[in-house]
Amino acid sequence: MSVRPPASQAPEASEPSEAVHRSGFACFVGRPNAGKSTLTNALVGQKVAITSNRPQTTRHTVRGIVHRPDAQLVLVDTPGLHKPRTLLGERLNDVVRTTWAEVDVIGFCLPANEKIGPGDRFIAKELAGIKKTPKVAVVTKTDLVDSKALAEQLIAIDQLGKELGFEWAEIVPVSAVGDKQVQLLADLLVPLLPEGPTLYPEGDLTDEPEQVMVAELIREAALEGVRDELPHSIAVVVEEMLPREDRPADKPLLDIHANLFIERPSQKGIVIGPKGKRLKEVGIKSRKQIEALLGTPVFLDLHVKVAKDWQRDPKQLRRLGF
Ligand SMILES: Nc1nc2c(ncn2[C@@H]2O[C@H](COP(=O)(O)OP(=O)(O)OP(=O)(O)O)[C@@H](O)[C@H]2O)c(=O)[nH]1
Repeated sequence: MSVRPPASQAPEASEPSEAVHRSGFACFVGRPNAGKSTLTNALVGQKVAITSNRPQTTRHTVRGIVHRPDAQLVLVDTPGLHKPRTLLGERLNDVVRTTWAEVDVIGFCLPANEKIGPGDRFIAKELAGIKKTPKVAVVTKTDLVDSKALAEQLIAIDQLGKELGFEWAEIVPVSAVGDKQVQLLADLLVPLLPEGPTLYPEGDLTDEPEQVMVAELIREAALEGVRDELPHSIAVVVEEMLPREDRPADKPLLDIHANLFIERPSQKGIVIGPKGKRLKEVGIKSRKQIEALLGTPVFLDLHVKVAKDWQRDPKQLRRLGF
């Protein structure tokens, strides 16, 4: 994945009389559940990344774009870095490292309400190896702690940087849910971006292809239905998105055909549920979200298919978009 614009869009020298405009890329890293997706959404002001109270749901790199008069900040949301157990795990880690080396600033998210643990240290050590990119520590979920606990966390994070031999460019406490200091975080990230023109048209919130966003919404809804039974065994591929023909102009309908892949036939019953009840709920829930995202009524045709052991099979992974 390349997060750099083509050379033809490279920043030009700005006129000395003009106010400086900056543009560039930031990514949030951190343990699963650290609050990266919620923060991305809060900064962009709309649901673009997929949030969930279950770990490891952000599989695709979703970009949110923050438009400001003085800057354009493109947020790249990566999956969590973790000990790879499968081929998919290894590929995800490669995607994460490549992204880190390419962005202009990295935001390391640490929840205010959890002590710094081995998982945080693992990521921080990896960050220490990426010398050139400025690193901002973002203390998330500050609404869950009192000021004493927050102060202790700030000191611990400062210490962590020192131990690993680097200085944080900033340490910023935020609450995405409580809308506290989210704006300040944007204000602190912007000066770390290079001078440059806007990279994306005004109004674009993300350049993730619509089909990928739609697939993520379906996958998120499908995971809601099955709790802990199949956390990582679901992949969704949108096969087709086409406006229904012969509809009056004021009553459009978008036909979406999507396949929900599981790894084993035994998982089919869990996803579909008794008399198809679960799958129906997944369809209803995701359709509502897709309609909100695309701004048009949708007919969603959802099928469950078995792709045997897809996480371990390179050919299947490619087909499923990894
Ligand atoms: N109270 C509180 N909860 C938050 C805040 N930010 C995120 N959360 C919750 O923390 C959980 C995880 O948030 P996510 O944004 O999905 O975390 P993530 O780091 O993107 O997680 P992965 O996609 O698993 O890597 C969700 O239940 C959020 O609602 C916050 O500012 N305050």
